[in-house]
Amino acid sequence: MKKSALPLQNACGGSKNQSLGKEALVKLLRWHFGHPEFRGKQLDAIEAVLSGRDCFCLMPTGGGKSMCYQIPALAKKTGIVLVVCPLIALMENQVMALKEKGIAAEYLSSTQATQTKNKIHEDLDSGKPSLRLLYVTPELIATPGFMTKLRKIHTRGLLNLVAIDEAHCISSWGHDFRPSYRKLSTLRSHLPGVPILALTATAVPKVQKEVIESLCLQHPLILKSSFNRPNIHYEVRYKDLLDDFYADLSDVLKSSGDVCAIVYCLERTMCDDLSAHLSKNGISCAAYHAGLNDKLRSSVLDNWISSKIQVVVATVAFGMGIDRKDVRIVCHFNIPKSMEAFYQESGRAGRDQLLSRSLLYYGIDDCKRMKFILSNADNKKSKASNSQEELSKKTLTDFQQMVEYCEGSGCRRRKILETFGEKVPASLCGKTCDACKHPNLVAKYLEELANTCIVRQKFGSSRIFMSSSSDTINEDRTSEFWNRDDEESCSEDDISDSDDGLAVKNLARSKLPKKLGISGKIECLQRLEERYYPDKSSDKQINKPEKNATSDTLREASKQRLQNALKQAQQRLGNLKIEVEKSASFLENECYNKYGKTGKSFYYSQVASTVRWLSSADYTGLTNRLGTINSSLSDNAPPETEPPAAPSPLVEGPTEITSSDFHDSVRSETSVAVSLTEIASPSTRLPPIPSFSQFINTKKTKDNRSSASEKKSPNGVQKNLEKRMRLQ
Ligand SMILES: Nc1ncnc2c1ncn2[C@@H]1O[C@H](COP(=O)(O)OP(=O)(O)OP(=O)(O)O)[C@@H](O)[C@H]1O
Ligand SMILES: [Mg+2]
Repeated sequence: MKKSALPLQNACGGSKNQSLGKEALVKLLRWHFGHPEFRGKQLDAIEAVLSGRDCFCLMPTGGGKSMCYQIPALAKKTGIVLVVCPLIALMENQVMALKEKGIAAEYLSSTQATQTKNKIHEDLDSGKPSLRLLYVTPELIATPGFMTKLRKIHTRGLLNLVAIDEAHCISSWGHDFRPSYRKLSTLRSHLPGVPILALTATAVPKVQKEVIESLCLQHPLILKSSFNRPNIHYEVRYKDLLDDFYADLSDVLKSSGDVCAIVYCLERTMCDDLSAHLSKNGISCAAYHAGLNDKLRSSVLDNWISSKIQVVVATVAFGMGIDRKDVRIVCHFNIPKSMEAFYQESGRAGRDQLLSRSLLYYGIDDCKRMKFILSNADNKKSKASNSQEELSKKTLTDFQQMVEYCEGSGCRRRKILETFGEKVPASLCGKTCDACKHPNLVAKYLEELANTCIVRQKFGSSRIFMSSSSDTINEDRTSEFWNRDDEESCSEDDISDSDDGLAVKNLARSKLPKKLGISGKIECLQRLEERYYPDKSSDKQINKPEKNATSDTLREASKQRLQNALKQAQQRLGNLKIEVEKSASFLENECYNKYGKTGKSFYYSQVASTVRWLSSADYTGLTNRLGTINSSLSDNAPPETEPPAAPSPLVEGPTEITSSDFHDSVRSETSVAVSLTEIASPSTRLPPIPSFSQFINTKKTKDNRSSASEKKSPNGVQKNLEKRMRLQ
């Protein structure tokens, strides 16, 4: 039901507009919007602009920035508030919501019927507009005709405020630069004396400065709220460690109930594919991207807003300004390009302040792909920009922050806030991110991921397109997604996505080598241990294609690596007499005999474990293992002190690694052996590695204990234990 406007004399006892005090403003808020009180710094912003002062307002996503210009529009008896918005969808939504509340609001855009536009212009020209709020695009402001109209309105004293929503779009340092926003810098000189309110959720200090300078704000009141979104729980999952990340997401959504969610993907085809997969699994969802026609897009949006569908699988253009309050999960199925973009997108969760979730699926391939796209985008930008080097550096630094968010073992919330220059105590998170809640588990995943990286980097087993990227990627097609500065060629909708053709191939490729999870690896290795492997046609791992075979070159490299580790062990144990070459061959053979035929990954892991063992093995351990081929070993005197035992990384979880360790190791081209030993802290002393059978038997005993209570199959238990921990 429509509600009439609250007569101002009721709100302020009939006094003049200027004297509207807090009480009157609260009355307006309650009457029109039904909110009991102002939130955060809303009132400060409102009071500032009503007194004629410029204001820069930095509030978190969903903080209620719109209210900072909507209430002033209602607090003046006459005149309008002009609101500049980057998206038509955003204007449409806000205007619709305001009209439903009985507030006279309109927007002007090329998508509107001429008749509607004429009516708005008539009202503006009337000298006594009935409109309270007029939403426009920055492009319209830049047209001489419209500016003349605005000046006329201003001369009549009817322009009360200019509000610039999503003001970070003005800055080329921001994550969402819109060149048309630059044109807003003339507003101050054309409309002197009209207060300007700049609003944003994501401006880092450099962007804040640029916004204030570009808009020529004069002694603005600068309001900054914390970026913290305490109701959002942050989590990262590692695609490379999951059996099937499609199924994983499906499980997450199903186990969360019929909740409202947004899943962000890099490409349109990925949206279609994932949406089809989720639908097949009984999840109510639809894809949304620029490849769909207008009708389909708006029907998806309507269905989602009205809860007919629960999940939208979309490209990043979806959501800016879409105010569905009860989004419980925002999932990034591919890594975003920057922390600012991530903050803005994940911030669409929990606008009702209730508990919500941000879940990011991080994959090494996605990461490389994104780096490629960003570099590619920068190349294009360089054609128009003088400071290409600076910009490229910035883009990649921004992206690196995002990578560190995923690859670091520290608090995720803290990382987000630090990106925006906020220093926060460690206690702030209160275990509302996975890294704080399950630090050991996260550290374990990171170590597994580091190992995967090293193996893939060394042996080029990456699934991504990098090797063929240069001939497949089309610069124009990728840049559409990453840069909104191609506005001349874009529709005003500004719905933009990345390339599709490539994505199809990429997606297909990404699904090919289905990874084994822990239980899968255990099963496979067990079979090997029992010498089942030669002819098992049912074993997926055994039937891996030749490309995964352990080559002679790899074996040679491993031997070399083991030799190095043996030499170090020799030195550590007081120049122990040992036949290094022979011992290295022996150990390498052991690894090969056990795991060589399963493929290089398992073989390589075994070599890595052996190297780790050598880095801490004591005299007795070495004698036991290498005594048969080193008769000289028994002649050596044992060391006086034995290194203390440390928990087995395999069973208890790994040594925590820092993100810089991780990057160094991934970057290192020279020696994987060195990288791996560096990753495990040199001061960490590890016990002898159990044989695989010993490990399996320990694990089986544990699992049997659990299965007695869970009444599930051993494999199910192993898998569920992992999954359950992640879902907590
Ligand atoms: N004082 C208030 N009390 C309660 N709810 C409020 C208040 N002010 C705004 N809201 C609600 O908060 C939600 C978010 O508001 P709004 O869209 O203005 O946020 P925003 O800061 O512009 O977010 P974004 O950065 O995502 O655009 C809306 O549903 C709005 O009705
Ligand atoms: Mg907003």
